[in-house]
Amino acid sequence: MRQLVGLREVRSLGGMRSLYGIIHRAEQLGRPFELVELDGGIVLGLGEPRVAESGAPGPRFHALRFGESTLGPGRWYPVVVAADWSRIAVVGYEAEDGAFSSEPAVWDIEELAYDRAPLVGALIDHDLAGARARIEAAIEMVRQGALRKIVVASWACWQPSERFSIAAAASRLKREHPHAHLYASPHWVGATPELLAKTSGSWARLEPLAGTARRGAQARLLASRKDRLEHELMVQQLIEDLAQVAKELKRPSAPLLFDAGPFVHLATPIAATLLPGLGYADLLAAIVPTAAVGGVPRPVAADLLATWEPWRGQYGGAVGVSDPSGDGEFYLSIRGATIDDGGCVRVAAGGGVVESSSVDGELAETVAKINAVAGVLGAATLYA
Ligand SMILES: C=C(O[C@@H]1C=C(C(=O)O)C=C[C@H]1O)C(=O)O
Repeated sequence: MRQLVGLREVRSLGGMRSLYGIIHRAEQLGRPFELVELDGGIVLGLGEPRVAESGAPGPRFHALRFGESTLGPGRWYPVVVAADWSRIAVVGYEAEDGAFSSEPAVWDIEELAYDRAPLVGALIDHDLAGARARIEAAIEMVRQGALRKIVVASWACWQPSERFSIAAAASRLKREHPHAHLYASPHWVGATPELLAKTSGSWARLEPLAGTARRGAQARLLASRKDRLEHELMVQQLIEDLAQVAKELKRPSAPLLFDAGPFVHLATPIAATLLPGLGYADLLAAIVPTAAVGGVPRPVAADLLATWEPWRGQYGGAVGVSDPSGDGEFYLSIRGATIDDGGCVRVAAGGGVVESSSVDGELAETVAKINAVAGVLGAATLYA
């Protein structure tokens, strides 16, 4: 996918260009845009989504909401940008009159990256009492055997400050969480650590995460029975799902530690070979929602979450890109913020509840994850 525009072409445009400038310019023009970072490179689409025309070149950007497991008809963007984080080039874009231009275009508004004024102000509302009640109910249900794991989530929302823009939020999230995968749309921005699924021909890779500790507590995480259990339940579910669409599964026998900025997670990378004729869409349909954001058994958890947390929307869904050759790369849309119609900047996060969970521990994990995003935007620390 990165070969869409090779670094050679990017270099040939010369000069250091600002990604933030390009996003900012898109915002000034009032143009919708979507941005997905792939493997350290960036592919950015500008302009109105278009329904695919046969043979139309370019990547296809997708965003699935929580609970959606199949890709829609797909949306095509006439504009492609490719870059690494220090270099960026627009190789084609939709001009203001709607015409498509293949002239390179660049905008350079560096200050967005350095401005540290808070992007959000007062806390408007939060759902921590609701989350506490749901975690209590979830623990009880798990203990009674109704389900084995469920990821209970919560949210808090802040007033945007005058400085707030998706571009500014994206630039700060990227700076504070440099190894995460950045995604953005006009109402949604985040930096996720989690690769959901990536395919290249019949080759597939998943990097599921479950089990969380603060940075520095690696040894405690590896030794935590609760985290090991919630991780293993997720992996087992994935292995069952993958049996429908893939073969030759390879995975480490024990979870690895995954550095996710302020957190460390347990990770089990899985490689597999897709069954003949299947692609990323079949893979996604088989695994979504994973038990990183859903639960085990999936249908029981999904039904509960649809009732308990109807607000999830983009949180816990997927974001990614497919290319014309049929390969796809999708990330779990967590560690982000959505902007409500009312203007509130909402940050959601969750954690896996299993039999040995404690209410305080789960709530603290959720609040720490919310703070990790909201803090980057300049919010005061939220307490569980
Ligand atoms: C659900 C979230 O994160 C997921 C849940 C984790 C857990 O329960 O330990 C860890 C990583 C993510 O897969 C979130 O960040 O909101």
